[in-house]
Amino acid sequence: MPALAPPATQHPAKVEPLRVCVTGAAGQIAYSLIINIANGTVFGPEQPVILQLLDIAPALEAMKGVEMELYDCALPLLAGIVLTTDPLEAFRDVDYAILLGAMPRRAGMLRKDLLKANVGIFQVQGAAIDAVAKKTVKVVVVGNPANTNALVCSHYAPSIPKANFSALTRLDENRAKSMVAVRAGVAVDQVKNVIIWGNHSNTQYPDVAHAHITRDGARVAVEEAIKDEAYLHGEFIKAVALRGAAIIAARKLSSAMSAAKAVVDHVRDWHFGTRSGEFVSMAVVTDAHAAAAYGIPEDLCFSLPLSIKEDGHYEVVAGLPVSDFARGKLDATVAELEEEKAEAFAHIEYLAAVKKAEEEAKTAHANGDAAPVAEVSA
Ligand SMILES: NC(=O)C1=CN([C@@H]2O[C@H](COP(=O)(O)OP(=O)(O)OC[C@H]3O[C@@H](n4cnc5c(N)ncnc54)[C@H](O)[C@@H]3O)[C@@H](O)[C@H]2O)C=CC1
Ligand SMILES: O=C([O-])CC(=O)C(=O)O
Repeated sequence: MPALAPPATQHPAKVEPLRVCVTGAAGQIAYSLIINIANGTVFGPEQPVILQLLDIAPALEAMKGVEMELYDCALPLLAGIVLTTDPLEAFRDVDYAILLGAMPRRAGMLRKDLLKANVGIFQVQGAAIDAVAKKTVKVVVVGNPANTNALVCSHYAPSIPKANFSALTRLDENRAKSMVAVRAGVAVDQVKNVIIWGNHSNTQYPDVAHAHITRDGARVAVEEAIKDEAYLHGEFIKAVALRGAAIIAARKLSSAMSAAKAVVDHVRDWHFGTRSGEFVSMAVVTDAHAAAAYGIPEDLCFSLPLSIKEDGHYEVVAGLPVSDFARGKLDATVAELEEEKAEAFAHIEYLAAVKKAEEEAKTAHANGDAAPVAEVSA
């Protein structure tokens, strides 16, 4: 579908616009997110943006409604809108790709139950990003199971550095910080350096062992402020990990407003960097450095504490002591991610075999041959 004419900017842009793709643009999270990209909350009040919005054909009308509302917001930083159902158009020349478009879970499901339904999307979109996005593009995967989808996406985009792919665990971090703030009786911005390790799933490890609060101007370790190890090693971890399910039980829909806010935080910090001495959690593709720092196998998409420079390059915060308790938690979430990875690539092979069998049957039909019996097992 051709790009729609961009809205006239209200003053000539002094800064080159950033191109930002949002997939699943007609969905729930997008509805809370897109306005924050277009009004300067994510990239700052001087940075124009061109939004490149992707969804599937049945959602095109709804996406057009979102576009109408964007015009109606009269946003001076919005330098253009592309609406499309074609990934090759959506990802063309983008600086950021925010991948929301995927099936959400419903009550009673685990996020990994979405793997078979969603992983193919990230294979296709990885290949499209590889073909047409800027080689410096930064990719944030939100669609679940987010870590494994991000890993798959990176595999199918071999010309883009692996460090440019991430999955969202900032929502878990925000949840954990809020719970600590309530328990310690401080404002949430006084809670720093809570870490989410591993998978955005029930095996994630929300860790306060290196976190602190600021109270009455003094810095206090969270463990010292809360003084309840049983809570911090039990109920707290469970409450953070199961928060998504609690929201689905209450809303009959998965979290969207808080997910959008977490994407805002994730992308803003990736764009502008983190403050000295502070770190944030993002799931990133592990390399030899992560392996050496925390014994995490290479080539998993694993949430880690990162410090991000102003130019967007990040480093894994190394050297944090890992207790026996923490080691057990890290190993459990590694094991789950390894299982998901194996299942994802096996399913992609299965999908390829089905496609090949279908194509052979079509060719045989066109040639007037008897259709071959396709035997493909899942
Ligand atoms: N990582 C995280 O912290 C969180 C992840 N999520 C996940 O984010 C995803 C999106 O959630 P919602 O916006 O609530 O779902 P939604 O169902 O409201 O919207 C999803 C949108 O994606 C579109 N879509 C489906 N396949 C697509 C494709 N191949 N290309 C482009 N668009 C496609 C759908 O048409 C729909 O408009 C879900 O997988 C959900 O589980 C949700 C909350 C937090
Ligand atoms: O729970 C879900 O399915 C949506 C999600 O990932 C979250 O809220 O953390």
